[in-house]
Amino acid sequence: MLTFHNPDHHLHHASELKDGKVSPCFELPHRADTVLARVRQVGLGQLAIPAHYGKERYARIHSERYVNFLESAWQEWTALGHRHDALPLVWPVRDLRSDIEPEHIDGKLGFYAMDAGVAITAGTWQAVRRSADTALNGMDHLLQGNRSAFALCRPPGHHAAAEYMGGYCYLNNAAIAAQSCLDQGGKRVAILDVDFHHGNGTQSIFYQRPDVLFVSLHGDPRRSYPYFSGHRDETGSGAGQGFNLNYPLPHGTDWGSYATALDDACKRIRAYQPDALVISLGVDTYENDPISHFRLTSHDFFGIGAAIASIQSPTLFVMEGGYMVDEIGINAVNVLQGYTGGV
Ligand SMILES: NCCCNCCCCCC(O)(O)C(F)(F)F
Ligand SMILES: [Zn+2]
Repeated sequence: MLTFHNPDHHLHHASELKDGKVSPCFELPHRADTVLARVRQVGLGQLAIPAHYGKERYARIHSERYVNFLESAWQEWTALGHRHDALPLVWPVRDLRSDIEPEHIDGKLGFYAMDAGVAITAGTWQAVRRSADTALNGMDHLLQGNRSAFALCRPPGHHAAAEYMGGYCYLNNAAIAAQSCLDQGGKRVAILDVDFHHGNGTQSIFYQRPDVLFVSLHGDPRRSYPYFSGHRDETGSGAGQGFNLNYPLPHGTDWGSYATALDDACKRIRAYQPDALVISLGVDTYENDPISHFRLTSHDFFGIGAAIASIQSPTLFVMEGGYMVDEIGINAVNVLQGYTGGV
């Protein structure tokens, strides 16, 4: 399996507002380095640096003004004399207005964010666009007739919606890759999100569309971030009704119950007969993950890969979360080896 990776991810090392304090973001550069080292160590396959893609590719999923905001935010922030990370301080919640884009950067930061887990730094724009390029090149690799690819994306993407960032995510790498498949002749794409946290951004982007089936297994939002999406009754709307499937699972979920949900999800995806399958691969479902609450063992990740292989579609794995940095490489690559062993 070919791995695309993005060395520019080191340009993004942000802070986050967590538990009432501004602290170094859990989404550390070392995460991607550890996964890459494991890919090399097991000899998973060739490595490649992605080609550069234009902003118009990101704007197939995100609004043009949001993409332009990501590109210009740091410059607008430092024009005020700031040298530290940019963080939002006010959001258009409930009956506050969001039909008018503020001109001041403080207003824009909240207008384009769902939470304070998305600081903007000097290198953020370059890092996030190269992360999206990684997923785009992975999808191109599939469209050239290959069965699978691994897009080692950092920063992650599945919390980012058309016009907002959140939860360490800025551009939705998996959604951008799925759209690229459809733009190049694909009729149906399935996205399976196995990160512990619900992919609210991916759900939002495709919620009214039947050409992308979104399926997610995640911590029950009544007790798990992002708290405000991911319930079972969110099944799509309009033409997209029935093309959104959520499997919220309780804290303490182990392989037994996880595998039951995963098997059902894979059956639904097989029935959809996608031209391509995109996996939002978060491994924060790991029992020792510091910010999550499932109890999968490293061995269980082989089973996730084998279940995905049973769908028998060309498959792009897109890296999302996972914070137990020592084991993140083992767990992510176990999924990939479970897949290649199962195909
Ligand atoms: N007490 C809970 C604090 C939660 N803080 C934010 C968690 C963000 C999770 C991000 C992720 O793992 O879903 C991604 F894949 F996007 F990286
Ligand atoms: Zn996560």
